[in-house]
Order: sequence, then structure tokens, then C-alpha cells
Amino acid sequence: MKILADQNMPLVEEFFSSFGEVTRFDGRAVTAEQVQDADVLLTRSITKVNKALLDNADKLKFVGTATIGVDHIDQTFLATRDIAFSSAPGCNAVAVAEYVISALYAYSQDRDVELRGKKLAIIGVGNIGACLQHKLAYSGIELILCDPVLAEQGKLNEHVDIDTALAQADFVTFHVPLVKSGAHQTKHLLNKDRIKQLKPNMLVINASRGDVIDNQALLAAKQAGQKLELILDVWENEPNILTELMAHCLYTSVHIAGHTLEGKARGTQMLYQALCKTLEVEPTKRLETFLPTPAISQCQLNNTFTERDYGRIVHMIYDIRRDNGLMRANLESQGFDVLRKQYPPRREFSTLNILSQPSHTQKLQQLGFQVEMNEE
Ligand SMILES: NC(=O)C1=CN([C@@H]2O[C@H](COP(=O)(O)OP(=O)(O)OC[C@H]3O[C@@H](n4cnc5c(N)ncnc54)[C@H](O)[C@@H]3O)[C@@H](O)[C@H]2O)C=CC1
Ligand SMILES: O=C(O)C(=O)[C@H](O)COP(=O)(O)O
Repeated sequence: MKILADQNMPLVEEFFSSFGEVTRFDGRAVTAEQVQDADVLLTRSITKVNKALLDNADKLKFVGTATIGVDHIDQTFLATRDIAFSSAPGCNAVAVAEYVISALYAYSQDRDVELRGKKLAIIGVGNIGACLQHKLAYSGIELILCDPVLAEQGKLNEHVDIDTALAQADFVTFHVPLVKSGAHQTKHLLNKDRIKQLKPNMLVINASRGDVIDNQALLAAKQAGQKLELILDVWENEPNILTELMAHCLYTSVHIAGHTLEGKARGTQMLYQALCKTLEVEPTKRLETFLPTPAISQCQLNNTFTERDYGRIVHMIYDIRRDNGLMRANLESQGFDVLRKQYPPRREFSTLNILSQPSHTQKLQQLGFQVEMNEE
């Protein structure tokens, strides 16, 4: 069996080599010729999987994307060709939620803003939005939830429509899929008119898809002097982004919110499990056996630890300002895709075991850390 996999997908050899020969490809430059002999195609979000790419791939039985987003896959075409398809729903939900939490604490430190008592609107309450909601449950931040799709299905009683949510919130974070048409279109969900209505100094975070915010309108608003705090991980027209917008952002990154080692590896594992199902074989390989030991795995809090120190614990595992610095220093010389490819290892909060006073245990656990109680 010939397995073709994106060069940025970790652990493919470990999970898939028992099925056959694994060959890697450049996700942005892969051609129909490269795919024509493949039995299995494993991609990430940068490869457009459509008729043009697959027209001659007559042997292809399975396409997998090790991502949550599926806007790069023509699933209708795959169905017409009877090619099994799987994505990796939820694989990096924890990673994106932790990116947002790191962003909030960094913003709080750098702008000297108290998070407790502020209102955060979460637009899109699926795997990522719900994970963020869960992790922030004891943060003291009031959460406003907006998801008209879930509301229509009767699955989100607390739903607040987007314009009300934006009017009420101090911060907003987007976690919607890219949908280009229909009643719940998300392309330019934050459009020129909505940008104009945002409160002064509103914090806007986008770690969903670049097209969810009209980047030109955002730039025009900032150039006209509108006061907004921007944290952008995703951009319209990646990798050729609107670089002028970076100067108006508090923090920027190269579409890496989901790129923890665990998040990326879970994506590969989910495709392995899906292929096993398609081939009707029992999965035998387990992710835990492939992940490296984290550099820091334990710490102890003293009784001088206060509310203001939560950010320091979060940033011990992941500080969004590292990625902001890397992008600003290297984008011009290295380019967007190279920075993504060379992304330095990042772990999830759950890799840190904290010996904590009882008063902090619940909040740290809720954020996702492993916690042991220190009774002294
Ligand atoms: N920056 C990054 O590295 C990553 C970005 N993503 C992006 O985040 C998106 C969301 O991921 P998940 O939460 O796992 O997806 P999900 O499918 O679990 O949840 C998305 C939610 O958005 C809701 N939604 C759809 N249209 C909406 C609208 N117009 N307004 C408000 N809510 C709406 C849906 O009902 C659903 O509950 C993905 O589709 C992907 O594009 C995902 C992973 C990593
Ligand atoms: O899962 C998604 O959706 C994402 O956006 C990925 O985390 C990041 O994309 P790629 O690394 O697959 O390009």
C-alpha cells in the first residue's frame, strides 16, 4: 500500500508504516502526478483536496486530514469517487483553548488589565469553544456564548446573538468553521459594519480561519484610529498575508494555535484509527508511547502564590509572546510556511503536575493542569 503524507504531519511512520511505504510531500506544492499512485492520502489544512488533485488517483481508497477544519477538502467529490474520508474533530481543541488562555493572561500582564469581572464572548461553541468555556469556568471571567447553529438544534440555551454578544463583551474570540454561504455563513462574520460597532479597546482574538474577519476592513479601521486590541493567529490569504495588519496587532502568530505536540499527534492518531476502521483491522498503536517526556513536568506553589500568579504558571508551559516574537522577527526572511514548519515544540497544560495549596486546586485543575494537594 502506498501512503502519501504531508511532511508536517508528525508520527506518520510510527503509526502507518505497517500498512506500507510512507512517502512525504510538500502540502502547498503537491501535484496530481504525485498522488496518482497513492492508496492513502494524509493531509493538513494547506492542501486543497479536490478533483484537480485527485482526477488520476484511481487507486485512492482513503483521504484523511489531521485537522479540525475541513474547508480545504471537497467532500462531495470524494463521495462521488467512493473514497473514504476522515478528519480529526477535536484533535487540537485543547491546544487552541490554551492558546487563547495564554493570550488573555499575556494581555492582562502587558496592558495591566484585570481579567476577573470582564466579559468574554465565545463565538462558536463546538469542540474548541466548549473546551475554552470549561477551562475558564473558575477564572472569574464572565462567558457569553454565541452559536446559532447549536441554539437552533436546542443544544445551547444560553445562546446570545452575535451583535448582542459583541455589544456586551470586553473580549471576543472566534471558534467557528469557515462557511462561505448559507444562513450561518462565517466568511467575514466580523465585517466592516460590525468592526465599526466594536467598543473602544475591545480585545479581538481570531484562531479560527483568517476569512472569518475582513482583514482589509480591520486594517482600515486601525489606520483610521479605531482603538482595538488584536490577537491574530489566522489570516486571510495565508501564506501571503496582509503584513501591514501585523503592526496594529498586540500579538501575532503563523496559524499555530493548534500546534501542541499532543494536538498534532492526536490528529495523526485519529487518522490511523479511521484507516484501521476502513480496512477493518484492529488498531494496535498508542499515542502515549510516542510522545517525548516534557522538559518541565513538576512544580510546587508556595503560600505566597496569588491570583496574579496564574499567568506565570500558564506561561511556564506556553507563552503566546514567544510565537509573537518569532513571527515578527522572522516572517520577512523566512516566510509564513517555513515558520510553521519549524515551529518549536509546545506542550499542553496537562503535562505539568502542580503541588498546590487547597485554595488553588480547583481553578488549576479546571485550566487543565495535573494538581496534587499540598496540605501544609
Ligand atoms: N488556528 C488553529 O490552529 C486552528 C483553527 N481551527 C479552526 O477552528 C474551527 C472550530 O473548531 P472546532 O471548535 O473544533 O469546530 P466544531 O465544529 O466542533 O465547532 C464549531 C462551532 O461553530 C458553530 N458555528 C457555525 N457557524 C456559526 C456561526 N455563524 N456563528 C457562531 N457559531 C457558529 C458550530 O455550530 C459549531 O458548534 C475549525 O473549523 C477550524 O477552522 C481548528 C483547529 C486549529
Ligand atoms: O485543525 C485545524 O483546522 C488547523 O487549523 C490546524 O491545527 C492547523 O493547520 P495545519 O497545520 O494542518 O496547516
